[in-house]
Amino acid sequence: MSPRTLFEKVWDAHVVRPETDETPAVLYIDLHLVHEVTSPQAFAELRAHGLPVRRLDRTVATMDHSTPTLPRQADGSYPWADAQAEAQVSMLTRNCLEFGVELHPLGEPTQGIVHVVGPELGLTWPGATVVCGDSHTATHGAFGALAFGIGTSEVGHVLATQCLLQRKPKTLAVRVEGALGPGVTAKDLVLAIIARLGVGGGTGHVIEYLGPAIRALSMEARMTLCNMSIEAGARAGMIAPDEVTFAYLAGRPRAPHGAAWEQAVAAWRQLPSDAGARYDREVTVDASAIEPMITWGTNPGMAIPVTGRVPTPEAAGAERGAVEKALGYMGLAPGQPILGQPIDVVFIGSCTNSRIEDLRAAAAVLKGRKVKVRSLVVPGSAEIKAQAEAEGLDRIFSEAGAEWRQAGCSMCIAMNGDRIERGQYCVSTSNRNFEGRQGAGGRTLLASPATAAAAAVAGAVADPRRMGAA
Ligand SMILES: CC(C)[C@H](C(=O)O)[C@@H](O)C(=O)O
Ligand code: SF4
Repeated sequence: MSPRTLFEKVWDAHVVRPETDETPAVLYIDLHLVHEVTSPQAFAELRAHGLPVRRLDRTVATMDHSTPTLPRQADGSYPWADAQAEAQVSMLTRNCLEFGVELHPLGEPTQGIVHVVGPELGLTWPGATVVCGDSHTATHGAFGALAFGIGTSEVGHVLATQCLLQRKPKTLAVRVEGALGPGVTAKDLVLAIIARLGVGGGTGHVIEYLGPAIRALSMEARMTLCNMSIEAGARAGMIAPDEVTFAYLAGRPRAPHGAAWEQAVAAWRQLPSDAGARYDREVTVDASAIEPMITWGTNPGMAIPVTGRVPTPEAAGAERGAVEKALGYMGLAPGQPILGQPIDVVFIGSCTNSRIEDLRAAAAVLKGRKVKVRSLVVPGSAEIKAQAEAEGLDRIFSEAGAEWRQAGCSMCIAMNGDRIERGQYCVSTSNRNFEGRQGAGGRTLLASPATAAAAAVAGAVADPRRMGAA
């Protein structure tokens, strides 16, 4: 057999029926993750057709987008943002009960953002196909899974058949040479990659991240990187499994155990791309040249080093119109340094950067300092919240004047009531800076947890390296 890439190995192992000119391939799905926003219609479809869920053992739900991050009130009720948020969550509860789907609901120690909870429980396995009605499903590719977002009607198909119709994507290798410098993280790397590729640069492709700088990343950092593959337009992002992957998974509740573990690891060791495997495209990035990054505009590709200047429309060539429009929305002056730009809010959280290492990085900057602006720290899962509290990180945040909240998507998408006001600037560790993403008229600057924490302390865009970020 000719050499194959990681993607091709996973794809080939899951094709039930290959694609033809007329029809997409039928792909078998190993893990289907479900949340409250994109599942109601899908369950309604099942009900309308009198169908059960095909594989209950491969379907797992949690609630995250619409869940409040403030604790239960004295009367035991949750402080819902609005009737729709509450209705979505109670609908998921009802659907899971009716169809027998495993649910990790609000209030349970296993609840959290779907892309945080899956890996944490050990549900995400190398070589698996993982889907969810959510674009950031790409996160799970960090394990060497083929993981991608699907639409609501496809959620219905997968619930009913455990299969999905898919055209085979192309492959794009992103080789990251060298090593990241102090204070420079996977978030900075991915912002630099998207700035380079453009928000449409990965369209139709599955990205495989390769090279020494990728091998050096922790599992959590790999998840940050793969999470944002979709923001370059890619179908998915993948990283070949290695000892770091196996060490993360070992002993997790839903990972294989005993003899099954040994067998699984032996199979997973076969997954990395073969020597000589061909990609449709290849790009090389020098990690040592990357600085802490921040976005200045209204898509994740509009990113610059924190020490850089906001672009001018004149220098933007074909992008001139887009740059003008983004500058107008963001209220930034062409050519101004981004460092020192005053801000109003800091959000540390989201499926990009709400894991324990992210919280530790933020705490390292905030320790013994005070925040100058409203700062929200939202762990990605109830388990991370508990771990952070056991480590005393919550005290560091509270003493610095930041708000320590319950797990969920929160201000990443502002569906649960956590939002910024019109015209406000928010340095956010999330993945999308679209107009109004964090609240109507709000302005988002995407950055790493260390950069966000540094901005909280300065009340302005700041360089985390000057505040001791390692
Ligand atoms: C609500 C959901 C469908 C959406 C997504 O698909 O990604 C959300 O999670 C987001 O981040 O924009
Ligand atoms: S944290 Fe943000 S990006 Fe992630 S699933 Fe929730 S809304 Fe989407």
